[in-house]
Amino acid sequence: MMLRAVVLILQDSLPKRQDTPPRSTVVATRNDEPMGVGGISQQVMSSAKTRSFAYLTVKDRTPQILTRAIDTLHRHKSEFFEKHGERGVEAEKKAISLLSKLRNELQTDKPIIPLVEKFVDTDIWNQYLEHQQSLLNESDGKPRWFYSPWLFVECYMYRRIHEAIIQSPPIDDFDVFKESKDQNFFESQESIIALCAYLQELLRTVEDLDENQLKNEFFKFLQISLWGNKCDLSLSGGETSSQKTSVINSLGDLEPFILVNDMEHLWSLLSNCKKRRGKAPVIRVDIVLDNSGFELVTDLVLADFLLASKLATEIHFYGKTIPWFVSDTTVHDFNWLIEQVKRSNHKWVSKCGVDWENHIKMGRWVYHDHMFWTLPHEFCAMPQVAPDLYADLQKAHLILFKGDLNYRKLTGDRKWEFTVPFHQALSGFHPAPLCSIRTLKAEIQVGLRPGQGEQLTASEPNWRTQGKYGIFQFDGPL
Ligand SMILES: O=P(O)(O)OC[C@H]1O[C@](O)(CO)[C@@H](O)[C@@H]1O
Ligand SMILES: [Mn+2]
Repeated sequence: MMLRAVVLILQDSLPKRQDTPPRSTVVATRNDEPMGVGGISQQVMSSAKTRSFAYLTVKDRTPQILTRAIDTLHRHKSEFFEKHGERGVEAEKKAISLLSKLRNELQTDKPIIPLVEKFVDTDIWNQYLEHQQSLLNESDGKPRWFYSPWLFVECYMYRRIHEAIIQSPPIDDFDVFKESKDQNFFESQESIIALCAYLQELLRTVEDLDENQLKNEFFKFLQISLWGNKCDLSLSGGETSSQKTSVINSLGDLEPFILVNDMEHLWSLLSNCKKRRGKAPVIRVDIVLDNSGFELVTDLVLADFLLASKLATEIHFYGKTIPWFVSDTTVHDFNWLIEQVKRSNHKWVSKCGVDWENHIKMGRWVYHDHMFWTLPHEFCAMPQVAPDLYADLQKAHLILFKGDLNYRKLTGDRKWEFTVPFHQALSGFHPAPLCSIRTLKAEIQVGLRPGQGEQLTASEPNWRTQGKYGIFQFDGPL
């Protein structure tokens, strides 16, 4: 009875809406932003439509993530006390109250307010917010949670979580998602053992493989990394989403679910680089990482294979500077995971850890941080917003973008037709040949064959949002 009353109050406080919300044009059309090559200005995804995946994410999944973050802080209370005494407990209370306020703003569709705490990216965020506001044509128009571009709102929420934490010293370096990321790693042990054992076995004979065998192995590691992307924690509202069965044995069964498969392009590109290596000794592959835990292991295994097969000589990784979309990799996660792998009591797993640490020491693996990855901007804005990062990416022979969020930022999260070429949807973002490796967890998808998307919609209405399908989508000269 009591619970029902609470639910009713909550529902009442939610904005009432129809399928087409009253603020008709809202912020979905951004005529001042880069257009597609055909001169088409595309609408961006927003949560204004009640049946959209974006709406359900903002309404259900994000409050759930905030509630979990609050709960995590609660559970660490005694740890904060042991570490910092009373000040730690006070800080925990403050962080919780800031997060509760944030949850309330979201659930009651309050205006999106500027960030207040000084941090490296605060001004850029607030400028972006002003820009969103300038796009509203109503006189009192303020961007709101349910009427703003979905990509912006979601990124903003994670940035506000970070603000709540940095406003609460001495616990200002606490990662509210760390526990769930670590849990994902521990729960995926069996799969991790199988992967590491497979890699180590292969490394012993890799020199003797002929072209075809090498290509087959390359395709296997790519697919392992693709399906590793199923394991993100933001889609499951922060609930555990680990890999309990061995992916290697399922690759054949999963192949029909790859909707765009440009693996051949990746092979041509890298094997040609390898053949020409006399001329340019460095072959650099950049990996824009997504989730920590099992997915990160699949990416590191791929990176190790690229070096061993000489398809690359240097791998550059890019992670997030702050906790992001629950499971995304920060430098702490990256180092923690390699340390755990090294300490494993399984001999092939620990051998991987030792090798990986060595790659880092020797400069064959390089980890980069850049705040751009946790800004709300789509990637075509990178040359203006983060020219240094763009210049860095230009040095790569190939850039692999892992995961769904990166795909949304590559394509601007716009409502492109399914058949629009990927090159066009990138809206001028071409730092180097690039490939998105992503399982579909958001409504956007481009570069499909005519009728392919419609057919899937007819047979499986949710094909775009459940992580069941995947793509290797390449753009660039070969
Ligand atoms: O970890 P990934 O693959 O980037 O997925 C992030 C998830 O977050 C979302 O933005 C939804 O919250 C989806 O796009 C996707 O489900
Ligand atoms: Mn992620």
